Amino acid sequence: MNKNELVNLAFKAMENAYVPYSHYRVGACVLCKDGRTFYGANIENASYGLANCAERSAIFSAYSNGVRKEDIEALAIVSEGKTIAAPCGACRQVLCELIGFDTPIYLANREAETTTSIRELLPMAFTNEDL
Ligand SMILES: O=c1ccn([C@H]2C[C@H](O)[C@@H](CO)O2)c(=O)[nH]1
Ligand SMILES: [Zn+2]
Repeated sequence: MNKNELVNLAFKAMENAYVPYSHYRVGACVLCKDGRTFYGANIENASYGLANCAERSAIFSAYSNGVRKEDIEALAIVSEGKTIAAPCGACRQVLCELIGFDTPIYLANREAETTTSIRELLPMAFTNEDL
C-alpha cells in the first residue's frame, strides 16, 4: 500500500469521529508490514479532558489486536482543518513508546501532506530506557 492509499484510509476513519464539542474531525490509520490496517478517530466526551485522539485510538486498536512496534510500517493522521495538524503532546509520548522512532508518520489535510517521525516530533524523549 502506498502513502496516498494509507492517507485515504485515514480519511475514511475520520468519518467515524465523535466530535459533538469541538466539531474537529481527525482520522488515523496504522499500516502493518503484513498489510493489515487499524483505524482510529477522535472520540470526545462531555468531560472534555477525556477525549481520545485519533492517533491514540488507532495505535491502541492495533495493539489491542496483537500488533507490536516492529510490525508497524507507517501511520497516517489526517484532519479536516485548514492546517496540517501534528499530534498533541500526549500522543507524541504514547506513540514514542508504541511505534519506531523512524517509522514514517504521514500528516495530511485535504490540501497538503508531509512526512515526519517520532524522532522529529519528540526530541529528547523520556522513554523506558530512562527508568
Ligand atoms: O493530533 C490531534 C489533535 C487533536 N485531536 C482531537 C482531540 C479533540 O477531539 C479535537 C480537538 O482538539 O481534536 C486529535 O484527535 N489528534
Ligand atoms: Zn493527541
